[in-house]
Amino acid sequence: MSAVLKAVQNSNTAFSQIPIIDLKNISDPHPDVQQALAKQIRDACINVGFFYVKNHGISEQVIAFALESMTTYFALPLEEKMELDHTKTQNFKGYNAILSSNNDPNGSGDMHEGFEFGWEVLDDAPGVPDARRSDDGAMTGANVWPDVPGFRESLLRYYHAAVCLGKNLFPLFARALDLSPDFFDDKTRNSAALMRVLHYPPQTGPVDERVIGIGAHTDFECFTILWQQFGIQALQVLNTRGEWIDAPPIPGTLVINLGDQFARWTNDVFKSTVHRAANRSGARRYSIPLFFGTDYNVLLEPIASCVSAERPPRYEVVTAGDYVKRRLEATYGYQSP
Ligand SMILES: O=C(O)CCC(=O)C(=O)O
Ligand SMILES: [Fe+2]
Repeated sequence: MSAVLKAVQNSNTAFSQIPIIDLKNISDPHPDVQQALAKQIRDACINVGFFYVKNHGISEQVIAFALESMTTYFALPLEEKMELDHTKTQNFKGYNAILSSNNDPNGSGDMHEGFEFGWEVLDDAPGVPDARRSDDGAMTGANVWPDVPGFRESLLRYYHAAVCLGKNLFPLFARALDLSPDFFDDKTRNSAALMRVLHYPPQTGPVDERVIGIGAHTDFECFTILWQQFGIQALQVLNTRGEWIDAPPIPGTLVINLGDQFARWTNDVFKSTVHRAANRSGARRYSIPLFFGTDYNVLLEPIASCVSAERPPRYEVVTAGDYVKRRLEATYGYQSP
């Protein structure tokens, strides 16, 4: 039996808190350092599906500019935001209004508004030219931007910083699965990462449990890098005892949570854990999830170390792009143009 599957046998998924992993040594090439980090990541992925990272490398200034821009944007009149409504654009890019998404199939709509975009070169920081940008298959589609000074730049700056963090995490996930650290390199060249900025208006007084900030759901991609506003407890994570565990914002950290692409790819060894958020604080809440997937043309075939006679493959094999598109259509209840 693989070491990964042995770790699954000894797992404990009735967690009562979410681990914090310090990435300060992430660039230290010593194999012992990398193995120690990978071990922490393996435990978190098998037992919880969520962890915080500190020393994650995204500067407070980059976060502050992004927050300022999104606050300005969401304060615009609804008609102006609706000009870029996602039903008018390609593949879910643009604005989604309050109650236009429904993440929990038993819910009646999510009490948040958002703005979504994907990979794009930032003019003064071109990043790595990506020859395969045209190869996004089902998910091809350019970004759209509102006419808010600095919005595009500050959000793309955050985006590229978060994509850089995501790329640095893949070798650790690979080690955690007993794979070569470069296993994901040729599958993550395209940065198939969608970023969303979210605004949750406060919900006070009696609340309809079917209409909370974001209903109970799992994410679609490999993992999500989530910044959440300090001082407001809203996010909760479901353990296997059926208890909702708070995931409060912790200054200096980001939340990393695994999504369904990883669950499929690892035959459920990595947990894609159900979570939800409700803003009962009385103040506006903002958050920034960046959903980091593999290139959209990658087939999500079960990884060998996660399959055994006792644990046969659990999922049909699909491409990452088709899978994400299907899930987005279910969330937004429509077929994109
Ligand atoms: O806003 C949050 O804290 C959670 C957002 C989330 O779960 C999502 O967008 O998938
Ligand atoms: Fe989520």
